Amino acid sequence: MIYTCTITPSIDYTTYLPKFKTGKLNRTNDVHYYPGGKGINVSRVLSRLGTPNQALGFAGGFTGHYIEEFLQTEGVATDFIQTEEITRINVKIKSDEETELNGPGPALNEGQLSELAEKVRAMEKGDWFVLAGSLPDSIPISYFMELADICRNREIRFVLDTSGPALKELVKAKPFLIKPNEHELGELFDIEISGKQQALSYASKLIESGLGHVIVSMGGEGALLVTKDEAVSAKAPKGQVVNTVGSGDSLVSGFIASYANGFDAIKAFRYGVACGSATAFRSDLCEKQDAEALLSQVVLHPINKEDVTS
Ligand SMILES: Nc1ncnc2c1ncn2[C@@H]1O[C@H](COP(=O)(O)OP(=O)(O)O)[C@@H](O)[C@H]1O
Ligand SMILES: O=P(O)(O)OC[C@H]1O[C@](O)(COP(=O)(O)O)[C@@H](O)[C@@H]1O
Repeated sequence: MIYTCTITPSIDYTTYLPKFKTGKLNRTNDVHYYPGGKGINVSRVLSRLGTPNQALGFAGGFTGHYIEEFLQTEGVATDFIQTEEITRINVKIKSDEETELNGPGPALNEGQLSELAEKVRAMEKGDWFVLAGSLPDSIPISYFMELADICRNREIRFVLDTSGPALKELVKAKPFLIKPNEHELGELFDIEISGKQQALSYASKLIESGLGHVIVSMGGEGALLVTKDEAVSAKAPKGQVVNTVGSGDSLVSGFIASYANGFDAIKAFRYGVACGSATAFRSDLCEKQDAEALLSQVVLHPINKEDVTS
């Protein structure tokens, strides 16, 4: 079974307007309330790809209730631990630029944290544990290290998609897969990454330290996959960008769905990039047919440190 875990879910209040002016009254007319948070997005796309999974994490209040109902209506299995706090609402303003306001995560008590750890302990060899999204500063990193240890001891595939100091610490647990974007990869090394050449060399350092797969996503430029044996670059398909929120999560879903169905890492990566772009080209997350229609446009190139130029 594939389990996703979103410690900090959200409702993504997504609204479109031609020109967003800060410091002014802006009126919008196209509004969507999507369940969000990285693990939840991974679950939604996995389900759309026909891959069974369960969404774990924490949710509470009327927003938490909305998210659970929405997911269940879509056929996504959920097993959230309830919080007293209301789950956050993240604001996504789609205008000539994309502006995002992401709220903080919930304060969680020891009981709630042990409940999640129990769920991870109950997982079995061959399962996947996808820990995705921001991790509140109030929870010590040692707690997540413990979850990663449980995964290692039980041969559960640990996938990590987070950012900031948590990512820096948790890469030491040598996840099966991480998917930083260029900026997040840079944060890991306290530098600014620009271009595939530099991304490749830093992703390679992570692989040398023992990680299984590193995918560096680079928005409209595509992505890189680096493993112990190979490194490939994918160009993203071209299209009309509508909403890139969830593109990274869709890439992760496409990779996992394909790999879990027996495809190798390169094919899984290609499928993931198609899913990421298919999401960027629509308001909500991609559907299977959108991703598959783009697959032939995802061009892969093997790369090495010498021949990547941009
Ligand atoms: N403007 C775009 N055009 C085409 N594909 C895109 C675009 N933005 C994102 N994507 C696709 O989604 C993937 C993930 O996007 P990215 O923005 O790097 O992730 P994140 O949302 O995690 O920052 C990219 O690798 C690419 O396949
Ligand atoms: O947990 P964080 O880092 O605040 O991110 C949460 C946000 O990320 C998203 O999951 C989108 O992530 P990506 O665009 O990176 O795929 C939104 O749904 C959500 O609002």
